[in-house]
Amino acid sequence: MSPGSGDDPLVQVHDLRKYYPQADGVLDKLVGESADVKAVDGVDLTVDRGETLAIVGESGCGKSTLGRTLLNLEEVTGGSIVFGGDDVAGLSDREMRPYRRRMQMIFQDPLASLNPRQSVGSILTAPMEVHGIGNDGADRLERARDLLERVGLERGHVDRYPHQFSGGQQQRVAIARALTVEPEFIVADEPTSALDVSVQAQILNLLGELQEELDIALLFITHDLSVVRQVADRVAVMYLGEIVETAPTKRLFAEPAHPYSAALLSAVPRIDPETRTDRTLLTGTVPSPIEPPTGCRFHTRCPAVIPPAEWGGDQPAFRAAFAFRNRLLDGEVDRDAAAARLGTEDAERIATYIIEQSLPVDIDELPADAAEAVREAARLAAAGDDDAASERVSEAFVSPCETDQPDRVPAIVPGSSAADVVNADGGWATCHRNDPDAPGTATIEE
Ligand SMILES: Nc1ncnc2c1ncn2[C@@H]1O[C@H](COP(=O)(O)OP(=O)(O)OP(=O)(O)O)[C@@H](O)[C@H]1O
Repeated sequence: MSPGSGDDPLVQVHDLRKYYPQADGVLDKLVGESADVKAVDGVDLTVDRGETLAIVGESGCGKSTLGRTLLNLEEVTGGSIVFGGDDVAGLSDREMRPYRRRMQMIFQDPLASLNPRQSVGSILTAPMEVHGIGNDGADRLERARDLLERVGLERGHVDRYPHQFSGGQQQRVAIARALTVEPEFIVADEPTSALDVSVQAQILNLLGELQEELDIALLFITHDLSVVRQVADRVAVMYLGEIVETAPTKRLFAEPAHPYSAALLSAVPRIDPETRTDRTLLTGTVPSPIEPPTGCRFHTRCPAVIPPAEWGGDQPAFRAAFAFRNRLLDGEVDRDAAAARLGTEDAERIATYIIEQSLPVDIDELPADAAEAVREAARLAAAGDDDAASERVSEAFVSPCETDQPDRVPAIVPGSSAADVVNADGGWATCHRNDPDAPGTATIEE
């Protein structure tokens, strides 16, 4: 049985949601509307016994919230968390008690997670006491000494206090504390990102050794993809509260199926120049998790956004027109700034400037009707009518990625035909390009 095969699931999450009420939502509450931050929004995930699953994604995409919610440390908004066969979503602290021992968390900042007034001996024996591990105090202290040795510290360190250790040693203590209750599942949230680079590798090695030796399932949260390659059996890529792709680590790095995964990976330095691909710069701002985009949430920034069937040009031209549209819709086109910059109120010159600044290609590269729509929208914007300009581009440039929600389908890696790879490695992606039945995919040219 291979890790991540789904044959031996320890944790199974279905349609998990965690929404936070918006911080400045007082007005919304008064008018009876809720504007929640959809930090985790419909996540399906399985973690097998003994596997390391990495969760990756840009800052703010919901990784930490997912980790905390999975452990029921946050009140779940919706969905289920089946742990060892039981649904634990929504259980009270008391009801969670028998499960707590089986699941642990390791945080980014070890010092903040260790009580500075407690000796390491107390830090390590307290959870054992709570969960009735060990015969008596002496036995628990002996176990604490064993654990310190196991994580690469010294037995005598039980008498020390957290501040007497380096950052890497503190993280070792935090790992030892997680191990005191002999957990089956550990969520490690950026456990090395606060450490010196030289120490990071040691902590990663330690986690890997322990995980293998103790057959622990590890959910490893990180924004650092180079770390992922070292530790993870599988990867789940997260964007705006959703998982957009899961894949065995090796395949993800070789052939990501989702354009967002590909863009993230293209930013990772490669040692082997043969495999180096052009870096895809992600343009556009990350949309708000309060009102995420319709359809595929990544469509506003996607380099592979699909043109509609009637599009008369190629995909790069559509992508450029679509980027122009999104800049207008996001309010990034500022005609007053353009006028000030040019030192003129001449509408035609302002419109030309807006096109130069906001359309990533030369306007002549667009099909004639698209170029006309861009010109008209730019003129409307130059005249100060942003609403009409937005309306013009909204009707002119529509992608199926925006109108249709992509299904979760087996990952099809570029260059393979759908039939060859039907769920060959258990990975999946939510991208219309992966779905032979999706609307608009007929227009894809590779
Ligand atoms: N307690 C909270 N109250 C309100 N909003 C929150 C809370 N915790 C997180 N959020 C919001 O939820 C979204 C996801 O945040 P989260 O910290 O889970 O992302 P992340 O991917 O872990 O980011 P980072 O890598 O920066 O920690 C963000 O928009 C964040 O502002």
